[in-house]
Amino acid sequence: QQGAMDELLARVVAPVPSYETRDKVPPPPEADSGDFMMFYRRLEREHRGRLLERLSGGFGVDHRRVAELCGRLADTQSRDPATVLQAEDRLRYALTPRYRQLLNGVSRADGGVKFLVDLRADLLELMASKNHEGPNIRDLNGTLKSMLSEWFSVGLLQLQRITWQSPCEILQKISQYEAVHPVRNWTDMKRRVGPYRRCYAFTHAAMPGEPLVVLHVALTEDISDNIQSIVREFANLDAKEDVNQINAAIFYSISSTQAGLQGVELGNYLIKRVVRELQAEFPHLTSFSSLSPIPGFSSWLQGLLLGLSRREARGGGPDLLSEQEWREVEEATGLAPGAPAVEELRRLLAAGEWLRSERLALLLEPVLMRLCAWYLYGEKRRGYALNPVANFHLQNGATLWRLNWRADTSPRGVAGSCGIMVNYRYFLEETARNSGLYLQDRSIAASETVMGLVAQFQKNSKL
Ligand SMILES: CC(C)(COP(=O)(O)OP(=O)(O)O)[C@@H](O)C(=O)NCCC(N)=O
Repeated sequence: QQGAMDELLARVVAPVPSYETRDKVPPPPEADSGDFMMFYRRLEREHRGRLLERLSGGFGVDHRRVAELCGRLADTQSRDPATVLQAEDRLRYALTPRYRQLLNGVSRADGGVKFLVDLRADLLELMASKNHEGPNIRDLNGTLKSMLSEWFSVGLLQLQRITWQSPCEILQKISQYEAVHPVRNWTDMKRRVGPYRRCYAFTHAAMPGEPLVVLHVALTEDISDNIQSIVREFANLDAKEDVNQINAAIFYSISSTQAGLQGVELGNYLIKRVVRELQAEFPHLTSFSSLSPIPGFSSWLQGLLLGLSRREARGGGPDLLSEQEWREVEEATGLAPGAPAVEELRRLLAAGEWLRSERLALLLEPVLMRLCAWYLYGEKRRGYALNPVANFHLQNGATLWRLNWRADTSPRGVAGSCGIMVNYRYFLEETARNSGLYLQDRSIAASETVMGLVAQFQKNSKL
């Protein structure tokens, strides 16, 4: 296996031509790209990792050559600009990894771009699995990501509106790729593209018939605060859209379909492109917002309460709720005074039954809403929002605009985020600025309502 791998790589990864002959040497034979693709496809998963390590380790940059050229460039600093530029160009050429030619050759082969997208997905999986030598694989990923970013730049993508008249195979893929609110059946799919709905996808000529990222939009009178009203049975699939009923566009689901394009920012571009499309169709449309799930809130809260009950056991008062609120929890749950209320609350929330009890729901609404506001606004991972969906929309320049109680009362919604959903609002004239502030200073644009909830959390807890 090892031998075959080395033999193949040595054969298909052409040596880098010398700087002087770089424009005179014909490109490597197409057969080499084909052989590489065929060999790679036949490998099992773990052997693919080995091949990628050998490719990135043995066929990358000639570091000794680079060091030598760096020395030479240092010597020419005082020389004329032409000499400096020439020395820099030699260095630039030496910094191009040897495997780049192979990747270029593959991209020109039939199905080659899709092959490279899937190969990067394997790379990302290998990197996530942490069982590889670090730097070379990361370098290969960096090279491949920059090539893919150029090929999939927004100017080369086609925006496709998906309708009930779209080919079955596209509709089937759209329903299969839907990662946020699963499509249950054809009626469901028909509603997604029916009246007061829009569905758009980006496609690329190199990957025909493959929706790269899909955005589902609801056209509503005002900004939605509940998902069931969007994805539930629609009264009349043949209703004619009444433009006067449409003042807002609600992005209620977005999914990228190619793991290998992670980091290429397609979702952000699609949202901006669809906004322009909708403004053209509905010139008076002014409100653009998501209605987003909050995956991870429930488990974050469970962890917090677990930490609390340990602290409480050690006498450290449970400060997420006020004394008054804890007492109400005890009363509402018929808990014997002095019994561990935190444990009881954890159990209640995990069971998901509490939303059915009016009294508990009323009692827990202010508590859970301020905890959720803090989870979205205050909890960070490497300085950015911990919640991945928040991070995505905030990177796009959206504003953390409104938390909605009882927004998703499905079992999944209650279990995942206590039934709460959030609107990330796209104030079009502010997105560029917000995005810059978020990416540079990690500062989150949030509405006064949300900041009010955050302030309530901070008042109640000395966390
Ligand atoms: C939210 C999505 C569409 C963002 O994709 P994209 O804009 O390409 O970002 P990235 O993957 O380039 O970082 C993507 O992360 C995704 O499909 N997430 C799972 C479904 C979801 N909406 O959370």
